[in-house]
Amino acid sequence: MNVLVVNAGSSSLKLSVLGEGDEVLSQHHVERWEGGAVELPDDVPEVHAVGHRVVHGGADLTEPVALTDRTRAEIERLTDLAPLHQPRALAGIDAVTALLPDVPQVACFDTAFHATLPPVASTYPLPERWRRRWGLRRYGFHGLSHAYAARRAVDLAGGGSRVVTCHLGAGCSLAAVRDGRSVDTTMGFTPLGGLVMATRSGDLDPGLLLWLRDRLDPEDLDDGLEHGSGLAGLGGRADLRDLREAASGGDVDAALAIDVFVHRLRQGVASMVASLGGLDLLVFTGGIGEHDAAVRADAVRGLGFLGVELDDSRNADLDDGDTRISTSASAAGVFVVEAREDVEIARGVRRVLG
Ligand SMILES: Nc1ncnc2c1ncn2[C@@H]1O[C@H](COP(=O)(O)OP(=O)(O)O)[C@@H](O)[C@H]1O
Ligand SMILES: CC(=O)OP(=O)(O)O
Ligand SMILES: [Mg+2]
Repeated sequence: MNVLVVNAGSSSLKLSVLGEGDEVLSQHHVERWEGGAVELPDDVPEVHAVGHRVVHGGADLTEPVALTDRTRAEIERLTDLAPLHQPRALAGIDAVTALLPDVPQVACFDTAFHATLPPVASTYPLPERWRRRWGLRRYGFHGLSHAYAARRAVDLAGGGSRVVTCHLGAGCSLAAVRDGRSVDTTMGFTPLGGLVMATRSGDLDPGLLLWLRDRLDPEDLDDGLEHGSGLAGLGGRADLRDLREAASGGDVDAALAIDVFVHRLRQGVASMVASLGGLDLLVFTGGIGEHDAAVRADAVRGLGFLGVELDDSRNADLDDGDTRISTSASAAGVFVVEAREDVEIARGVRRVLG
């Protein structure tokens, strides 16, 4: 079965066709994607099924589902919980429906992997009546990437029960994975929480939001938190490559942006380790996780108290492919794994369609 995978992220659109054994038959990436209509390239091989990455599945969509008018409507209803992402997934679904009306489609959810969070990790200390009325809870995101990266690292290491996965792309999140199940994560009710991201703030003091609420129009507050914060808010550039270049030219704001990013990352990893009661494997994935050796080195250097130790030359010169970057003396294995949400999605499609 050839599966077309549509991964509409906040900064990129990734289309791939996976054949038997997840062989990549075709690939088409749009970086710095602004959203809008999704166009399929003309040279796509024959496709028997389509899988979409959908960021929010809410409380009910915790497994991949066949797309029907009803499941599409459920996805659309969750738009206000992921306003940056959900419309992009819907654009992908609608484009495929128009172009390949007879091909079955399946939606796979970023939230699904985190459906196993224990109440202690998913419950917000908010009034009971609010939680009951709106189902307020930590959902967590990037689950397709975390699930794949954790499994891949365990395969490469030949075992490991307590795994922390770092998905560092445009959106960034961490997951604490025990025996293949997510038990904690940094993102929350929406993909705005947790780590510092390209343009999103991550966690803030809620009192700061109340203070801003009294001074800004609601649209400006939304826009500032979603599009004007994070690396862009600190260093004027959303892309870490641009920040590195500016910082090396002496731009102190760009340098501080990177330092704040790494500081929060290191804190976040330690908090995931605390949720797991220890660490067997630490995994980096996503555009930053895969390509920025200094982020990995700086984050891990600050975690020396956990006994984690990088092999500097392995970290600096990654051969092609997924690899271990820790020393043999390191208390936990550290790995870099290519983000393959497409493989995880194709797996979900095959499971649903048999
Ligand atoms: N060579 C690189 N060095 C440092 N950062 C990089 C590099 N390549 C990509 N990135 C970072 O990765 C981000 C994109 O990550 P990616 O996972 O591809 O995005 P998305 O979250 O849209 O899937 C970019 O915004 C940039 O900050
Ligand atoms: C959930 C999320 O933040 O996704 P992305 O990294 O694609 O923006
Ligand atoms: Mg991504």
